[in-house]
Amino acid sequence: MKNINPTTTEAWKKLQSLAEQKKTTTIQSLFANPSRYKDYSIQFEDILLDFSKNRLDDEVFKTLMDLAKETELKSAIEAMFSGEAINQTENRAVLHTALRNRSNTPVKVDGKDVMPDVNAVLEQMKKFADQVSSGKWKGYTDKPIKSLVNIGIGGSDLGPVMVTEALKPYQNENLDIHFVSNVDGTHIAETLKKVDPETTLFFIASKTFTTQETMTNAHSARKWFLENAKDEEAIAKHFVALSTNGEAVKEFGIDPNNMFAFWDWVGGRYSLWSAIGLPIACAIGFDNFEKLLEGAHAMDKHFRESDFGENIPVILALIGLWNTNFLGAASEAILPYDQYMHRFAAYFQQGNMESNGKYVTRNNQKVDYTTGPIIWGEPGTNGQHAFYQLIHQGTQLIPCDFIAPAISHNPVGDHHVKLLSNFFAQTEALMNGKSLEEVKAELEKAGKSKEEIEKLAPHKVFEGNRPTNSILVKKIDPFTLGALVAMYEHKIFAQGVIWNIFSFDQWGVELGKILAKKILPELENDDTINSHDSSTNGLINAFKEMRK
Ligand SMILES: O=P(O)(O)OC[C@H]1O[C@H](O)[C@H](O)[C@@H](O)[C@@H]1O
Repeated sequence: MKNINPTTTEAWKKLQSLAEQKKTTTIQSLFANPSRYKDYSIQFEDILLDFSKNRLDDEVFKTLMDLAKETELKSAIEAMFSGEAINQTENRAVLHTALRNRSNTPVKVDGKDVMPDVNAVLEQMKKFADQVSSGKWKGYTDKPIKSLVNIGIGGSDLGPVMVTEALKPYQNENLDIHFVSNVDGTHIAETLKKVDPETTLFFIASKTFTTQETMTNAHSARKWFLENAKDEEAIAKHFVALSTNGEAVKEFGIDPNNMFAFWDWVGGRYSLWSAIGLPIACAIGFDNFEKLLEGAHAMDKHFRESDFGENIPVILALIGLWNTNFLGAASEAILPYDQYMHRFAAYFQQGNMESNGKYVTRNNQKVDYTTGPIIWGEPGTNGQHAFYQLIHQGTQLIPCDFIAPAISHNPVGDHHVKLLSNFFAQTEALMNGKSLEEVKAELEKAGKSKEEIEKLAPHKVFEGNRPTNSILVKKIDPFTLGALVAMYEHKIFAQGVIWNIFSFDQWGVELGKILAKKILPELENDDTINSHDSSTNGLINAFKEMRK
């Protein structure tokens, strides 16, 4: 991948002046063009993206496309798909796309095709998932498995949680699934209260198999299990490992036959497609897991092969960049109007913020432009009654992605049309707002006095002109969810390329971990601590005092 400072491109300079020139152009006014919706929406499989409600006209759109060209996005996409070591600070390829490469075309890392290994692990996962979901996999007292407990954190937790929640309607009714991630003892303790050692299967999910939180929870689960089973041999029937670190798995005492491998070219936050997806495959069945892979693969092909002007992840990436770098947005909200997708924003908090929360360029310099935005969100309509106030009338520009399915898995009464009426209304309101004149006329009609109108009216004005994307899908099924996740993954990648940063490392999470390791022994003795600054010393000593 080339090293191109985006701010030195012609397109960047032009975008800066366009942002200035078009400061007063409203989204609403762009709809004077009768084909606005047609021109600024794309259908892909069962996904409809409408990006017409953005502060974006043909000139800006074209210049954004030029920016992608000038920063050589096309060759970067090829470099990723073809297994180049684009994660340069860790000297690794980035090939989550190979995990869902349903076309099975060879993908080479250092001259070796990775597809035979990928397919072998998928086959191992299929066999295992089939046994668990059919009840053939038995526990140490010969009972079928009833509870799945995934122990992992970050990418080894969020993907499986998000997907199993989003696809709950597809879940095997004989199985329940739990997730333990936090090192807070409450998480494991509360989970173990709900399950029976005779019928519980633990997935120890960790790429490195060294993560403190996961190893601590795994050891506690093992101890609890052995207190009940009283036989080390029983572990083989109740513990499986999902990891790249065979040695550490063996050391933990997990049968090598129960290890499901993946590889260093799978980033943690891109790993749900790998062996990390095993609890998903057990919960929703391997066929559905395969459909998830197929949906992602379809989006991969779309991203790799489509012209940028029709390329959904590229368009989303460029709109995001426009909002961040030229219109001054500092965050983006992801708002799914689907209760099952309640962890979707949390999942892409890691996806985006761990990938593009960087200030050093691929040229080892400090950036002089903004990179990854803050990602947040909650499912609609809950968010409407909580934080939408700020989106509508706050001082920050918050571009939002609204996501909704046309068909609900739970067609109860008129719930779904009510839900979707909110979905449509919000983007309309954010765009059009409400003018002072309209507000005054309304208040007058309601019989308010002149004085009351003067006092109230300014507070009831909505400036509007707030950008949104609408993503309407037919139904949240495994294929569509796979495509949606891949869509956002590629958006993140394309933005990282243009920002000239490394999107696939995460050095920023290390420092806190190292310091915690240093502090841990200080908490395990009665000494007064004075090795830190006075605040940290004071807090540690107060903590010790409180526990006396
Ligand atoms: O899967 P593991 O090796 O246990 O890693 C779990 C998580 O922890 C790390 O700190 C990284 O920030 C994440 O990217 C990763 O997903």
